[in-house]
Amino acid sequence: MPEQTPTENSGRTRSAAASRPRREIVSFVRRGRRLTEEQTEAWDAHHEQYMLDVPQGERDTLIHPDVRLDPVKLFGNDNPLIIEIGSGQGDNIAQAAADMPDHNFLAFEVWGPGNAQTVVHLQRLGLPQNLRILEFDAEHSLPGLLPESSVEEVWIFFADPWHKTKHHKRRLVSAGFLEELHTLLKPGGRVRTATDWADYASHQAHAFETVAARGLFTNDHPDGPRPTGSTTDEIPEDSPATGWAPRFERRVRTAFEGKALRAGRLIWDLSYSAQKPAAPAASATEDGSAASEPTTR
Ligand SMILES: C[S@@+](CC[C@H](N)C(=O)[O-])C[C@H]1O[C@@H](n2cnc3c(N)ncnc32)[C@H](O)[C@@H]1O
Repeated sequence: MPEQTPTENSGRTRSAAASRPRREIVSFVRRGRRLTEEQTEAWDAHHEQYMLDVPQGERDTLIHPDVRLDPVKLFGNDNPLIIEIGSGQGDNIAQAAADMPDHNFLAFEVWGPGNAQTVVHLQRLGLPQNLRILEFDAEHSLPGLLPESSVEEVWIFFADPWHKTKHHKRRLVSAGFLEELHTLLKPGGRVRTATDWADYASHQAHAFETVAARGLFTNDHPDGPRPTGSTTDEIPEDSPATGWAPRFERRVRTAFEGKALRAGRLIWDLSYSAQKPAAPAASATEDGSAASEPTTR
């Protein structure tokens, strides 16, 4: 049984979240871990500082359902917390961590070499201290992991599109997952997404509108026009004419975006804010000390 890391002010337990019916679709398995020389060197020197060592659940991509993280203990301060899901090679989150030392960052990425490349970026950026990486499936590990109303923003950029209709159920951005994120977000906290696939963009917009209709989120750019330009991608008939966000200024142009633009596809951004009554501040240690659990590895 893993040691637990309690969240002092959250009545919600991880097991409560885990007991909710949830899709048990496994959208990936761990892939091979071949690293370049540069990645190996950076990894060996710095991974213990950045990779969070938490007990695994029933699969090696899942965090054990009893684990709970207290961001205040984890980072030793109560700075706003930004989470990136599917951080890839870390271009966005490493740069943001270096540029925003008054924020904390948590990266979820199941792809080991991507995390090694993130460590390379962090090394190049002077080893910022305000970022941790979880090499786990965020969809199934994040709900209940953190205290309610403890997260400032969640970023999901260029999530795997899963083109085939029979695979759409594997898509990360769904109304159900947005509902889980709503629980974690502070009042007014944001979810930002971007994708280069018009069909997935439309799917994401409808997922957001579903949770907005339940009063959970509001669109930050209700009048925002569709991205402009000619495209090789077919825009679905149900693609909303408005509601699109301008390009998020902190979004770094990653390899995925570059490839999409070269292929003649448009980039579709969305930004929605969580609607909820103001909650008391996220948990703080009584004596202000930083906790040592979970450990980095
Ligand atoms: C298309 S890549 C985009 C990477 C990065 N956001 C970018 O813009 O360059 C999507 C990434 O999400 C990761 N991913 C997919 N589902 C995930 C999940 N449930 N939890 C954590 N990472 C996930 C994949 O391993 C992959 O690296």
